Amino acid sequence: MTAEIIDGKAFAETVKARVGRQVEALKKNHDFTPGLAVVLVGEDPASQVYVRNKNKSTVAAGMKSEEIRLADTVSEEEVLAVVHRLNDDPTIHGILVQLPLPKQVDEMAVLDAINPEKDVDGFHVINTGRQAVGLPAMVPCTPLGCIMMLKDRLGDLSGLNAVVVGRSNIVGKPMASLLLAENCTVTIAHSRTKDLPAVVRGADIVVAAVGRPEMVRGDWIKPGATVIDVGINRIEGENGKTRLVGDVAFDEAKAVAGAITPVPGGVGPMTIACLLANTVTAACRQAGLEEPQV
Ligand SMILES: Nc1nc(=O)c2c([nH]1)NC[C@@H]1CN(c3ccc(C(=O)N[C@@H](CCC(=O)O)C(=O)O)cc3)C=[N+]21
Ligand SMILES: [Mg+2]
Repeated sequence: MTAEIIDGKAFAETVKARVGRQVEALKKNHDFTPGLAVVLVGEDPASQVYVRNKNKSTVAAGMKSEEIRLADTVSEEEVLAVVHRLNDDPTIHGILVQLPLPKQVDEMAVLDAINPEKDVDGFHVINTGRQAVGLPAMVPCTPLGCIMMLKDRLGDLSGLNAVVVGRSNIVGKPMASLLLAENCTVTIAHSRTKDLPAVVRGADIVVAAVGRPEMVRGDWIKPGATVIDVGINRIEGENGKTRLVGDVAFDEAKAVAGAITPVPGGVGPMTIACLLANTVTAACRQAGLEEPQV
């Protein structure tokens, strides 16, 4: 048996096209343009690629895009001043501060300063709490993209055993909370979990989000399971060139799973598509408009 490859890149294109049509309708019917601001601190090349992709996709969807670049020596006060300025800018409906931030800047303080209505990352504790209790919230983009791929593949997720490997605030915890809201039986595994392979073997759905290259092995996967690989790790290949791998040993897992997301071309593109979708959602809520169903 060999798994179906879940084409996150193609799925993301359909999501982005839908967002583009919604933006067009908002412009035409309400003379209203959603705007997204991305704040990037420092010169990390991987972050720059990602921010450039976001900027390109935002413009392609017809939205306003503002990119703010700050030196990695920036003070916390300067970052907070930028956030406050964006909070007060009526043409900006979504604010994303790229993480991680340099050590002199308190990430929690910065996330806390973002107006929760403009928090398109869904990282503010107000949104975390609202999502957890079932109130309307901004939902983190990577977990949202994972849920969309899972529902597309499996339909109703009710009653399925889901194992999330990793407990970060930005992926593992919100992922588990979204799976619970879909009525999965959810296990969060992490570095202290006893017999991780045995825990993963019980899963109908495996979400790997640990940041360790190819850690989840093929013989951990229950035959037919759906595997979502959130990891994006740059490793040294045989030829000395770097290559991208996930947190799952792809070739091994593919031989056992029912479906699996590739890296690249899986979760990453869906994250960007969900960021655009969240920006339209946030903009409509702020303007008191219903999200166009197009
Ligand atoms: N506040 C904040 N929000 C984030 O959502 C956030 C962040 N900070 N910091 C960094 C991580 C990383 N991240 C990625 C999203 C898409 C791809 C992506 O599109 N990857 C492509 C291409 C990868 C490549 O070629 O480098 C793929 O997987 O196919 C990668 C990485 C969002 N993050
Ligand atoms: Mg961990």
